[in-house]
Amino acid sequence: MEREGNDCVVGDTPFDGEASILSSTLLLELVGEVTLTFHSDGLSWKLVESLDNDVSACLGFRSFSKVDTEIKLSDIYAVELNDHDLLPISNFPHATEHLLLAEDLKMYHFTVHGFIRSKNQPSQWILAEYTFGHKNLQTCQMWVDKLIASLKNEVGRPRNLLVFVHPRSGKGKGCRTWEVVAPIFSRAKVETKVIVTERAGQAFDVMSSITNKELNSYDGVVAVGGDGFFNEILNGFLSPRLKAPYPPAPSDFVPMVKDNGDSLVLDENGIIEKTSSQNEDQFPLISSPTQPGSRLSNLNSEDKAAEFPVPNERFRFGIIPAGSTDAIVICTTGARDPITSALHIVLGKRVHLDIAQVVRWKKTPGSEVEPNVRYAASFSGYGFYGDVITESEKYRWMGPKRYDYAGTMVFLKHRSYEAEIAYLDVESNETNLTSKRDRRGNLLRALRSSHVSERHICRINCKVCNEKPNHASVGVCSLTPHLYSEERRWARSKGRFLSVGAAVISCRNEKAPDGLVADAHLSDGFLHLIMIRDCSHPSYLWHLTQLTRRGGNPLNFKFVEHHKTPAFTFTSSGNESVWNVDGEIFQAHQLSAQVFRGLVCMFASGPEV
Ligand SMILES: Nc1ncnc2c1ncn2[C@@H]1O[C@H](COP(=O)(O)OP(=O)(O)OP(=O)(O)O)[C@@H](O)[C@H]1O
Repeated sequence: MEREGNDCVVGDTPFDGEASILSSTLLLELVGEVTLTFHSDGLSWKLVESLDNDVSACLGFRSFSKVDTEIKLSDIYAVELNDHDLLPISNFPHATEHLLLAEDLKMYHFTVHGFIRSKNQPSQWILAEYTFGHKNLQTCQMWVDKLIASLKNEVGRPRNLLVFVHPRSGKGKGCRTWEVVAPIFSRAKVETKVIVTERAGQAFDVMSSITNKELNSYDGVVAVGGDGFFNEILNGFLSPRLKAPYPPAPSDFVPMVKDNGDSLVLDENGIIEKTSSQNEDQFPLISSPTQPGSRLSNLNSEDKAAEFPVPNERFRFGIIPAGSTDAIVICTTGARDPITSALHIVLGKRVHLDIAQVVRWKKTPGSEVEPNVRYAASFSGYGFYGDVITESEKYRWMGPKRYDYAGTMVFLKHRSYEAEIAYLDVESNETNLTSKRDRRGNLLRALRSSHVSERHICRINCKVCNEKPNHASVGVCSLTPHLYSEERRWARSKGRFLSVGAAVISCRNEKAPDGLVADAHLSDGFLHLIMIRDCSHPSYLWHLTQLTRRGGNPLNFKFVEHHKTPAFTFTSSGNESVWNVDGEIFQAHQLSAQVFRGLVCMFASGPEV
C-alpha cells in the first residue's frame, strides 16, 4: 500500500466513496503518524514506524498505541470535522512535514467520539476521543463522510428524545447532571426536548396527556433523576395506553372474583394444605380508559387514530442517574454513572424490562372496592419498606442520607403487621427448585437451600431473559406467559410479617451490592415475593446485614419466605402500614399484582459483569 501525504487507497485503487475498506496515513493526536484503516465493523490504526525510534519511545506513544489501536463502529457515537480551527503541530508528536500545511504547520482534523470500558469499574464506560489530522481538508472530509454514512446504518440509534429533568433529585443535582451529559447528545446529533419539572406529578401529567402523534415523533423518553422519578414517567406512559387484564386472584379475594383453579394453602408454620376447585381462575376486569377506577385517558378522538401500541419495540426509556438510590439504572446498565447511561442511550442499546402492575382494590378496610393501578419497575414493599419511605419523607432535606436515618428509626420500632398473601405457584422450567419441592411439603427447607447454589446472575445477553416461553402466546397474553402454565395453583401465607415485598429486578444498589434478590432477572416474567415473618430483633438485623454484603445470603433464614411467582394478592388485617412502590407511597388494604414480561424497552444492555 502506498504512503503519501494525500494517500487514501482502497486496496490499490483510489477510494470511491462506496468501498468497504479505506486506508490513509493521518496523524493521530498525541500519538503520531498512523495508518488508519476503515473496515466492515470499525476503525483500526497502526503507528507508522519512526525513523528515529528514540523519539517515538520517549514521547510515550508506543505504549499508548498498544492499548488503543481500534474502535468498533458500534462504539462510535459521533464524528466531527473541524475545518476552521486548524490544530497546531504541538498536538501531533512525530508529525512529518508531508502531512502538514507548509505555511503554519497546522492541520485540518476530525474527531471520532466513542468510549472505552473502565478497567476498574465493571460496566462503566469512559468517553474516548480520537482526533486525526491531515493537511488536506478533502481527506478529512472524505473520512468524515464515510464514517457518518456507516453510522447511519447502525440500527436503533435514537434521533429525537423527550427528556425530563428532576432538578431536586438526589442531592439536588438533576440539572447539573444533565449539563454534564447534554454535549454527548448534541455531538451525536440527537435532538432533545428538555422539560425541567417544577413539581411532583408534572412528568406524569405530561406523559399521560401527550398525544400519541407527538409521542410517536420521539424515539424514547429519558429521565434525569432517581427511581421515583422514572416511576412517575412510566406510570404516565402506561396508565392511559396499556390495555391489559387486571391480575388474577383467588375467589375469596374481592367480591367480583370467582374462585377458580387449585389452591395451595400455606399456614404460618409453612405446612401446605391443598384445596381444589374445578375452574380456571379468571381476570377480574379488563383495564381500559373507560372503566371506573382506571385513570382516564386524555386522548382526543383524532389522536386515538394515531396508534401507540404497548409494548413497543421502537420506543425506549433511558435513565440518567441523579437520584438517591438509582437501583433501576444500576440493574439495567450495571453502573451508576451518567456518562455510561448517556452512551447507552445515544448508541441505541436495548434491553427489555419486566413491569409489575399493582392494583389496589381497597385503600382501607372500610373503603369501597375500586381498582387503582400503579406500575413498578423495581420493587413494591409493605411493612418495613412502607414505614421507611413514610418516615424518610419527613427528612427529605437530608438528601439520600434520610433513608439511613429513617431505616434506623423504623428498625428500632420493629413493627410487624398481620396479612394474608396468596401467590400463584407455577410449575415451570424457569422457576427454581422452590416450587417443585413445595409439593413435597418441604417448602421452607427448600427455600433455604436453593438460593446459594442456583444463582444465575442476569447479565448482558442473558439467556434466561432471552428464552422464549414454551407455549405460543399472542397479544397481551405474551406478556404474562407464566400465568398460562398448566400446573398453577394458589398458595397462601398468613401471619405477622415485618415486611412483604415483590422485587421485579434484583434492585442492586450501592447499599445492597447484590440487591434484594441476587438472581432476579430483568425480563423473565417473574416477581420475587419476599416475606419476612415476625422474628427477633437480632435475627432481623442479621438478615438486613446480609443484604449489605456482597455474596451475602439474606434469603437464607427460617423466617424468610421467597417465591418466584407471576402474580400475588395481599390483604392486611389489624394495624396497617403502606406500600412503597418504586419509592413512592401507595396506601392499600387489599391489592393484587402481576408482572408483564419485558413490557418496556430500555436504552441499556444489562450489566457487563
Ligand atoms: N420539581 C420537582 N419538585 C419536587 N418533587 C419532584 C419534582 N419533580 C419530580 N418530583 C418528585 O420527586 C420524587 C423523587 O424523585 P427522584 O426519584 O428523582 O429522587 P430520589 O427520591 O432522591 O431518588 P431515588 O428514587 O433513586 O431514591 C418523585 O416522586 C418525583 O415525582
